[in-house]
Amino acid sequence: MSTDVLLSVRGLRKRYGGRTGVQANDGIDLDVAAGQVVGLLGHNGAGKTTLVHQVVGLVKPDAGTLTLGGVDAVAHPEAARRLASIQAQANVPITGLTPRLAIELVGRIRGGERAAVRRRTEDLLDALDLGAWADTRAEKVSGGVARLTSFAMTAVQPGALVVLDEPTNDVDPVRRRLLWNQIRGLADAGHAVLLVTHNVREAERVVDHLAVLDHGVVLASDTPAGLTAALRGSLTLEVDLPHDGPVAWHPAVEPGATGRLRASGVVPADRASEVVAWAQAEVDAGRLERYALTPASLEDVYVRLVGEDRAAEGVAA
Ligand SMILES: Nc1ncnc2c1ncn2[C@@H]1O[C@H](COP(=O)(O)OP(=O)(O)OP(=O)(O)O)[C@@H](O)[C@H]1O
Repeated sequence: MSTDVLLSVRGLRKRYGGRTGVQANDGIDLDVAAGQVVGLLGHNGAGKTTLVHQVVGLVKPDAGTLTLGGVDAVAHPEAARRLASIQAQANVPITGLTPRLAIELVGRIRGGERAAVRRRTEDLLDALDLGAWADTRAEKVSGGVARLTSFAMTAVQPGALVVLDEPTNDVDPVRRRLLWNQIRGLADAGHAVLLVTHNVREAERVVDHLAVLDHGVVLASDTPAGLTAALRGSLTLEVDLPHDGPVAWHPAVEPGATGRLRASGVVPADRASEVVAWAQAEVDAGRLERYALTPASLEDVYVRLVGEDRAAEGVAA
């Protein structure tokens, strides 16, 4: 992996709506190097999209610097845009086109040579298992296929920086795996990738570095291993519930994320056996459907950092 910093963000501030408005970014520092996938994680409204929109010149910062490939991206947003490709949170409408035509069109607009764009389009359609819909009119494709098409439109002729704002939304689990491989592949080919995601579990395997945003501030910024180091010696207990409602945890469990019919908590490794005995008894009594004990995850770290309520807004279970 290269360590050439391609995107450098320092002290970035953006407020919407004047003095009584929202401080969407409140002094953000972030670096993304060529060959790296950097994940941005945070609750709804944490300021992730505001950050990426400033990077690609769609929103003007109030203060701070953005340097992209040596270019001052605040003073020269058009130059920065040429260096970056973005998959926005909302898909670009491609009504009247097919996925194949839309991908090829963007590749050509971004300066790709016809035969190379065709080849790359074909490769992306194959790699994302989109062949069956490649020539279907866009109005008839599903949300997941539209999302993958929008990723392929970004990846067909990628800039030095590739910005992906929640690329896995609406995508089925099998194709999400294919998509993660392609995202990793972009970095391995030397692009710098800035990825906004709520899918911390899946992102953990792909990102090199992760920044956790909370109310416009970077709460933590480290490698996944660095972030999870704080929970070394801990295990995650995941339980499925037969009904909605709180879990009466064993006292050794520190409660974590709670979703519909699912909850998790953190267990000190030296108390694992008594917690397993408790969980098994709960299953036998019908109060839990199932349980699993695994090494502590990045998701647990995230919940600890931002608090359970906000984590529940931001993380895909
Ligand atoms: N154009 C705008 N005008 C006013 N307020 C805005 C605007 N865009 C975003 N905001 C506000 O700024 C804050 C940060 O929003 P932003 O979209 O950057 O968050 P986010 O982390 O991307 O959230 P999500 O995960 O829900 O997409 C929120 O409080 C949001 O309501």
